[in-house]
Amino acid sequence: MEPNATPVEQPMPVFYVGQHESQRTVPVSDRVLNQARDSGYDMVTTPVTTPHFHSNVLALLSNHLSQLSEGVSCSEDTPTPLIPPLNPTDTPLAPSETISQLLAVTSPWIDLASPDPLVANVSRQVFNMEVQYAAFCGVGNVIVQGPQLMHGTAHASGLTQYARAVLEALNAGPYLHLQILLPVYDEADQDNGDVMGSLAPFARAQYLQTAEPERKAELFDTWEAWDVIRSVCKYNSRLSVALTVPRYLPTRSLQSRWFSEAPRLLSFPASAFLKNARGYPVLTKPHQGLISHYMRLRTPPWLLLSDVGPIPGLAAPSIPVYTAEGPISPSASASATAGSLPTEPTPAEAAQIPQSDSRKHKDPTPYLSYIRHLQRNQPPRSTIERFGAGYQDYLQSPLQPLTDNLESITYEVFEKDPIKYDWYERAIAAALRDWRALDKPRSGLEVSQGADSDDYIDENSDGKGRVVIAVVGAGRGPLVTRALRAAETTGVPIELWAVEKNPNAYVVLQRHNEEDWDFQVSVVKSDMRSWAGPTLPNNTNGKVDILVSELLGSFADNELSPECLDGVQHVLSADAISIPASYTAHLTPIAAPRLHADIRGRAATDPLAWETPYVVMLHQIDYLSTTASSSSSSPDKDDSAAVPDVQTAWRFAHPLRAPVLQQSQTRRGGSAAGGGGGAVGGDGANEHNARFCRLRFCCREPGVLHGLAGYFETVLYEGSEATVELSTNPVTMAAKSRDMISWFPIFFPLKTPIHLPAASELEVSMWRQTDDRKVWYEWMVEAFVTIGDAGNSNSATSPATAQPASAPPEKENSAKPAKRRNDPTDYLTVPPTQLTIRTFPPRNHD
Ligand SMILES: C[S@@+](CC[C@H](N)C(=O)[O-])C[C@H]1O[C@@H](n2cnc3c(N)ncnc32)[C@H](O)[C@@H]1O
Repeated sequence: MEPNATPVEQPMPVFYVGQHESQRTVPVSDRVLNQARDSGYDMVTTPVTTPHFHSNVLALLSNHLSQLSEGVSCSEDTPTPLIPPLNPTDTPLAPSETISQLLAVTSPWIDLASPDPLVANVSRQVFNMEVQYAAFCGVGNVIVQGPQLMHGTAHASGLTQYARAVLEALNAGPYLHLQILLPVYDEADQDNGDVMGSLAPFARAQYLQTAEPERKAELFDTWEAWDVIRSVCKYNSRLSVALTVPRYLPTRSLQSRWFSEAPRLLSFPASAFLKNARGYPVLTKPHQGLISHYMRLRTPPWLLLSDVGPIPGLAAPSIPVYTAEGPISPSASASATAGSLPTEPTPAEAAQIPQSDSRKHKDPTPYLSYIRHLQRNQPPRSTIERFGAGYQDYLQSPLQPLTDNLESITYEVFEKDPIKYDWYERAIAAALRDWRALDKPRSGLEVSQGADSDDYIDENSDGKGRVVIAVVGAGRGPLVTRALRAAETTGVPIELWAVEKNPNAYVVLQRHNEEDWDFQVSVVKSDMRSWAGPTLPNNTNGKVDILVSELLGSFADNELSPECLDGVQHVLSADAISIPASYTAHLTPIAAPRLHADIRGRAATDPLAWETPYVVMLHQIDYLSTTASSSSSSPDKDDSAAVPDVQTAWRFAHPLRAPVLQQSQTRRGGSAAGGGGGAVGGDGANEHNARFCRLRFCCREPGVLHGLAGYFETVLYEGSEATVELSTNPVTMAAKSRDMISWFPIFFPLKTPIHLPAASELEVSMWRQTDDRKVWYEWMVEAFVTIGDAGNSNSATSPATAQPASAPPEKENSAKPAKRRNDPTDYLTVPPTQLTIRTFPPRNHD
């Protein structure tokens, strides 16, 4: 049962909107910054260097090249030209108090990935100078133009060079955050070579010829480039991606991949907007959905309006800036930012303004007005979003309620669940009705047979005795209340026991019994495994007919429900049932770069960081194996949301069958009759609770695997009326227990991410191991690619590039596509002892 902290109510999202001009003509002084703020922007970009500097670099490079081509010198003898240090005419930046509010932009005209070493070298000098100077001035965020992926017809071979340069740039300052600006997908017309004065076209023919062979651009190319960059930079927390949003959004699969990468900034160029009937810029519905999706994040990205017009009022500063509401004052713009007061007119609002006024007070920032309009009209948050807002991608250690005694606040969080307790009540009521309908024997005495004369008089008594219900692990008693309510609504007489080992919760249970339950409940302080069963008037022990428990963790059995319920099974009557009747654990492979980076950080001080499963509200993740069609070569095709392939790992059912329990008892103590002991230690008494699964997943798109997401489903009760189930499995949750908030998923991390080419296969092995005193999980993932064309259309996805360089040649046209383990260095065997839970602490003999 998770989570273990109180959620925080989140206000409506705040949009931080910046203004960017790729050809900014006015240096961003304090006055410009204030003017931008008055217009409603929160931040402004500034180039690090001036056009003057750009011209000098171009002159330097072309002089050098013409010397080489004229044979004045040969390239071996001539050292690479050195760019002189920056002087005041080279940069508009200077240290100031407001500089931290600027986003510095490095020169987009350099080409760090150029196949020509000269161009790459000059670019690198420029880049280093710019980043270092920006860091010196106190800039916190630097936007870096992403690598140019196509050089003519050749795909970038200099990507690793680019990544290396970024890695070094991160050392320029300890607080410097670099944002790599990339298009969502590579559009032909986004070639960086088109940037005015780009260094890319200076690359000499001989280097272009030796570049990699021509290949078709793929939809995931820019994402793959980002993956290389951040991998080379070791998932540095000061490096993030900034995305340029195109006019046509790509497939959902690519959108969801980028979402998982936690972009720090979304840039909207004017070309991403459409014009509405009145000529105002607007975004399409899918774009609006994308913004809403991002803006619900715990840390939403900044929005950058790029080349949508200058900052109003700069040309003639004495002229006030007018909106529909009148001149903008600093205070008005501040409240616009907070989203609390009306700001510039929306297109709809503008339509209300009389024509003459509208002409007189023309909106100077229509793109910004539109974004603020979206901000004011964000859809309300759902139940789960409201509850989970503070928890998104926040790693927690799983609870261990058997070993630890939970705090009251933890129970309080559980009890806020709007679904779980209702479903338990439905399950108990259905079980009671069936019990009566089937006329099953009842283990409880009639009330009149009770020991005390002031016993509670059961109005429902039908002379057949009472059905005995025990809530084991009762906590503060919410399931006890629900059992009483189920008895009342069904009219089936019950005898109710509440068993809890937490001495503090025991106090609360007793108080409830006095104040709320009218002493109808027998409260017992005991470990359920040591409880002898209901006490009869003659001081012997009776039996339980319906055992109610909620001992489930995010991966079903990880809070040791199987071990606890086996241990209390001796109190059950012959016809007894357990609620839950069964539970299953489920897995799916995911890309989770944020979580991976977080665990990397923890691993610096915690050697077990990679061997711990984490409870986490998975949010910025991407499902790597999906069952619905999510692949499309057409970037603008709006395909349906992909359904993750979530597979069942294993199942537990209760009560345990008698022969299994008997064998377990025979093994306990290590007698000869009990065999040779447990496979991984101990006598083997708990070995029936060990499990293993091997699951196969197909991954259509290229990706990187960071770990496994784990979920559970449980059948609380399956009877004549209906089956009552709970689920955290994203595929079935909506149908089985929509809006349930008690459990977050579990995440099993991989220390080394596994790179997956398109059309890869993953084989996941997972064990639940036990040595009678502990339970732990072990997991291992193998990745394969299919090679050769055996009529499988998927295998047509660049099989050649999918091969590790060292792979031996495969026989042609084998009848069955051959599978080969992906890059052997990616093959990961996680050592055992992933999760250690003290399974059998000394029993409580109270
Ligand atoms: C997840 S909480 C559920 C509490 C409550 N039933 C609810 O649904 O809100 C599990 C409870 O079981 C108790 N528990 C765990 N193992 C137990 C054991 N072996 N014997 C008795 N109580 C146990 C814990 O102390 C905790 O109160």
